[in-house]
Amino acid sequence: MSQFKIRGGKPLKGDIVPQGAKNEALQVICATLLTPEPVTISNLPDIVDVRKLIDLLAALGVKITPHSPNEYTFQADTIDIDYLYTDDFRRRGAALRGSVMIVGPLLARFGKGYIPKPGGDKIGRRRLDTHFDGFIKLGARLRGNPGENFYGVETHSPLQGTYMLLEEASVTGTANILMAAVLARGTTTIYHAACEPYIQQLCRMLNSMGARITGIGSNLLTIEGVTSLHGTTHRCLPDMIEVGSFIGLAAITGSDITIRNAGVPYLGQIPSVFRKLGITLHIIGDDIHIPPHDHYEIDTFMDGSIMTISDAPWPGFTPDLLSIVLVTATQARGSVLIHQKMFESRLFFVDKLIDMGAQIILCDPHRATVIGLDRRQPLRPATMSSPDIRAGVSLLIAALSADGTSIIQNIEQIDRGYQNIEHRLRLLGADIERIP
Ligand SMILES: CC(=O)N[C@H]1[C@@H](OP(=O)(O)OP(=O)(O)OC[C@H]2O[C@@H](n3ccc(=O)[nH]c3=O)[C@H](O)[C@@H]2O)O[C@H](CO)[C@@H](O)[C@@H]1O
Ligand SMILES: C=C(OP(=O)(O)O)C(=O)O
Repeated sequence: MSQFKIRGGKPLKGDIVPQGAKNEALQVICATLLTPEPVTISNLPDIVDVRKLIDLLAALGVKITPHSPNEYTFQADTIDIDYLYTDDFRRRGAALRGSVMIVGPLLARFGKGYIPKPGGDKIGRRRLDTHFDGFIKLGARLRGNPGENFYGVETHSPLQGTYMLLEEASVTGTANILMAAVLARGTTTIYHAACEPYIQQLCRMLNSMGARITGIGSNLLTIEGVTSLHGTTHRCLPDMIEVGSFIGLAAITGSDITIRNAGVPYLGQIPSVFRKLGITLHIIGDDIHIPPHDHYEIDTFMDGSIMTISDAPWPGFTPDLLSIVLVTATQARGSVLIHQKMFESRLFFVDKLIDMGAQIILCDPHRATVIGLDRRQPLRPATMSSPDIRAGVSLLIAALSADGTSIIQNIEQIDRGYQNIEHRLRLLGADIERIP
């Protein structure tokens, strides 16, 4: 397993461009299964999870033409549906979370979709009930063997549009059901749908393929089924989680960084949450300039009580940035309660920050209080292992702020979601190297 060796404690300077969005890429790549015609997608991040999903589609028989590491054409005109019954499929499908979204398109087009229990971050329970409840409402029957962690749906007649109220606004669940419903007969209404920008992007791409989806951007989606979809071209948005990661990195290291082409209209609460930590952000067109911060002071609520930052489904604050907000707060002035409502195992990495000298009380699996050090005491360098993608980047940010040499192990977690991160950070002046 590879490691990062980081000599931290020095400010960085320069411009950085966020990669294409990981979670959008995983959705729109799966959507290419809905048509036999070519679909070209650009601004795909060149990250491990995207490469694994592309390999999975190739194994299913999709013709894949790379134009660059970030642009591919997919043509799903000769799908080998029997591949779903192979051990190779079970192995590849289980390797990432995004693979679950092949089920909806395959069910809609070929009448069957299977998936082994998908991988992704081990950050707590990650149920698939919403996905399968939706497929069943569209007329599919449950198949597979949950005892073997292999789930499936099949139908012998075309899916039938219907009304459904989702139990929770699951992101991948909404994407999956949507991709099944576009080829169903009649009208499907999905209420309590996830509505984050990447779902909106998926809807726009599907409409450009001939689907008829309205209500985009809201939690009430209406889908008039069509009999077939055609090819299209699509460009992924900038990755908002990377944008947030770079804001936190800039503030804690006292750096002068401009995030170019940040996709500002699609960032939702992200700028305001970092401003609550006392961070100055200059938004200039689509760029975000973070000037060097000697200090930054966490706000209180209006009544003077301690700030809480918590996650919620969009348009709430994304859970994927709470670990980064937490690490950034360790060098702020003031205190904040971080409340991770969605996932129950995402905050345990704070032990490593405590070892580095951060003042944090882990109240319970969902909540941690950070008492900012206000740079009176820099974080100490450490050797640590990356437990999940966002905790991994948080540790990387902590290491870049710590005076001295830190080692981060298990960086495969970081590679799942951040494209060539050490090279891009070195261009900002970071002292970071990958050790095999
Ligand atoms: C590949 C991909 O796109 N992954 C993202 C996707 O995962 P994913 O689609 O797997 O996450 P879900 O939206 O299904 O749910 C995340 C967790 O939150 C819980 N939950 C969900 C909705 C809700 O209203 N209340 C609630 O408690 C679910 O039970 C689950 O435990 O969305 C998550 C939530 O933004 C992100 O962290 C993941 O990065
Ligand atoms: C939780 C995440 O990813 P995944 O859903 O792919 O595990 C994430 O991107 O923070």
